[in-house]
Amino acid sequence: MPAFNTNLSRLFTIAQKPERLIIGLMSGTSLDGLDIALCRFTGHGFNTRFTLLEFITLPYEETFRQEIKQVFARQQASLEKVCLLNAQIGRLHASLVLQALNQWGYQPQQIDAIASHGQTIYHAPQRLHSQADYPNATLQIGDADHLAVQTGIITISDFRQKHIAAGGEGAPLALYGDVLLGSHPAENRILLNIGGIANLTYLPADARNIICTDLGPGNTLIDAACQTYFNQPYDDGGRIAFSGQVHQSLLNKLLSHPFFQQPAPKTTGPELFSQAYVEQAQQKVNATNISPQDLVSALSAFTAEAIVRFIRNHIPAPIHRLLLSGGGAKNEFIQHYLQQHLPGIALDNTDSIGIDADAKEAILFALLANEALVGEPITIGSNPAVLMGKFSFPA
Ligand SMILES: Nc1ncnc2c1ncn2[C@@H]1O[C@H](COP(=O)(O)OP(=O)(O)OP(=O)(O)O)[C@@H](O)[C@H]1O
Ligand SMILES: CC(=O)N[C@H]1[C@@H]2OC[C@@H](O2)[C@@H](O)[C@@H]1O[C@H](C)C(=O)O
Repeated sequence: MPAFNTNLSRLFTIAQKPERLIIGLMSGTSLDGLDIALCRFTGHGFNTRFTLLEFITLPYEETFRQEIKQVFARQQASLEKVCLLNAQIGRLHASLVLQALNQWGYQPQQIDAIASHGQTIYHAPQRLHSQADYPNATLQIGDADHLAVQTGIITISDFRQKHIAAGGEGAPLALYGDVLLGSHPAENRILLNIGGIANLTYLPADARNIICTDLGPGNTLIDAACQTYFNQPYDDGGRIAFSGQVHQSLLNKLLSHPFFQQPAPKTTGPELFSQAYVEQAQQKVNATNISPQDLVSALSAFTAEAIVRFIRNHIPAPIHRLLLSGGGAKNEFIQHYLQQHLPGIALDNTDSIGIDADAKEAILFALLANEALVGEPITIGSNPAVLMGKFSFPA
């Protein structure tokens, strides 16, 4: 009998099971915490069926958030800090998974795999770095070997690199989950996720010309203003935005970035839509002295108007339903703005089609891991048709 790595036979066994329990992990650009979704999958590809068994967001401590911010989206950062955080985040995520399992009454041995997104610390598509000799690039840290060793669960991670290797920008990977779980043969739908960054997937009923792209900022700029001026982590319900007036010339300046004219699909991040970007815009239109309330209104209108313009200018067919997800779906100022400026489109959230709006991105990574275990590459227009993710084993 030739020597055989038993990890491979473990994978083989999991792939042959009629159903798989997979934990999806997402830690997004808002740096609010780790989203943990326990899903049961049967099938794969267009035959995927999933049930969300449990979901929790375990918040990061403020000191940890500050640690990440030392390297997050910064052109200059300590390489030592990146190195230490790579191990530290892996270890922290492992302990948060164990905590969630314990809370839910599951043993690690019951789980087939963890799907770990990691923490994006820099996202640099060519459109951002503009260096012709360098490809699209993105970096997620929180090494999955720590997760695998500490939990004893096979962990699949680092999904974005294969997408880039196959010609993409490493995002939005929502495309694959949205097409498999969110399409409907009789409805033109838009799935709109408002996290730190906003993105959408346009799913026409005939499944032709699907579009999946980032749109611009989601909550990151609003959050930063709330933290600076109101000592609040975010604008709960959009209340601060409602209390201010939108400064129209600031809004127009914010919307004047060439990113908004570039063709989709495209990606972005807080590297571009940062506090520095907002301050420069304020200076250019003499709006440095506007009230904090007016600033939050302008930033909320910025997020909403960028979404409205993309839908008006680039979505060809009439939309039956616009389905929201992500933390920004709870911002009523943004919801109200979308409703007012996109008359005739019914607004709802993704819960109405069976996808928990808070858990959606964590479910996406669980689904990508299910594909990595048992799927095959899916062709959706000219998007990369690849299986994504790297395998880490407990031993
Ligand atoms: N009740 C609420 N009212 C308004 N905004 C809210 C509310 N709850 C959450 N949010 C916003 O949602 C954000 C978190 O959203 P989410 O977890 O979807 O982002 P993320 O996964 O970090 O982002 P991304 O996917 O873009 O990287 C918070 O930072 C906050 O701005
Ligand atoms: C590089 C990166 O982490 N991008 C995130 C971010 O958060 C939202 C938006 O920007 C999206 O492009 C992506 O995440 C989701 C899960 C995606 O890939 O679909």
